[in-house]
Parts: sequence; structure tokens; C-alpha cells
Amino acid sequence: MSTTKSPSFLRFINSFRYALRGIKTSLNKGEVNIRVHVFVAIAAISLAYLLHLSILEWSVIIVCIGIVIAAELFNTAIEKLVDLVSPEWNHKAGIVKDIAAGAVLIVSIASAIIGIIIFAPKIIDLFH
Ligand SMILES: Nc1ncnc2c1ncn2[C@@H]1O[C@H](COP(=O)(O)OP(=O)(O)OP(=O)(O)O)[C@@H](O)[C@H]1O
Repeated sequence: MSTTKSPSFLRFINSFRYALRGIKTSLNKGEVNIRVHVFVAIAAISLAYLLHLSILEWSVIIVCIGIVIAAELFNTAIEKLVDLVSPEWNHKAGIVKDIAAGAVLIVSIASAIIGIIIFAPKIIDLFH
């Protein structure tokens, strides 16, 4: 059996490496927002474990975490692209950044509400 990897397999592995590099760059470049999201995600996963969530509740929490972090990565990518295309002050560049930030805010608020709906009753139950 040949051990040579097919080009399409290598392309797949490389795409995966580039994607991981993108995530690492976002975390390393001092992007405060994404660090906050990762911190909140770790806190939510820890709480979910401690409160013995159901499979459905776990799934909802994981989907929320994925959407928020993905939105933040898109936002960072858009910011970098705008800075590349329009390094100088430009009204339209500002609008593009504001809209991208608005998208992150929307999914963050929705996820926070879902977190409250799932966690709050279980935390209240602990004190009864
Ligand atoms: N080139 C620009 N032209 C016009 N307005 C801009 C420009 N760059 C940034 N802004 C305005 O400043 C805001 C903040 O932009 P910035 O790129 O600093 O994003 P940020 O949210 O502070 O990002 P981060 O802190 O994650 O780097 C934008 O949402 C936009 O309103």
C-alpha cells in the first residue's frame, strides 16, 4: 500500500493549518474582544459541566459559543481588511467596521439571553 498522500488530502490538511493559524493570529494579536469571548466560553463550559446540563442544553451552549467566536473572527478579518484597503480615515470604512461590530453584538446578546434561560433556573435551584 502506498504511503504517498494525495494532493487533495494535502490541500485539506493545509486548509486546516491555515485556519488554525488564523485563529492563533487573532488570539495573539492582542484582540481583546476575542480573548473575552474565549474566557466566557470556558466559563460557560465549566458551568455546564458542574450543573449537569442535558444533551440538548449542551448542544445549544456549544452552538452559541461557536457562533459568537466565529462572528468575532469574521469581525477581526473585516477590520484587518478595511485597515488594508483604507488605512486613512474614511467615513465608509468606519461604517463597514461598525456594521461588523454590530453583528458580533447581536449574536453576543442573543447568546447571553440563552445562557441566562438555561443557567439561571439551575443556579436558583441550587439555593433551594
Ligand atoms: N479607517 C477608518 N475610517 C473611519 N472610521 C474608522 C476607521 N477605523 C476605525 N474607525 C472607527 O473606529 C471604530 C473602532 O475601530 P477599530 O478598528 O479600532 O476597531 P476596534 O473595535 O477598536 O477593534 P480592536 O480593538 O479589536 O482592534 C470603528 O468601528 C469605526 O467606527
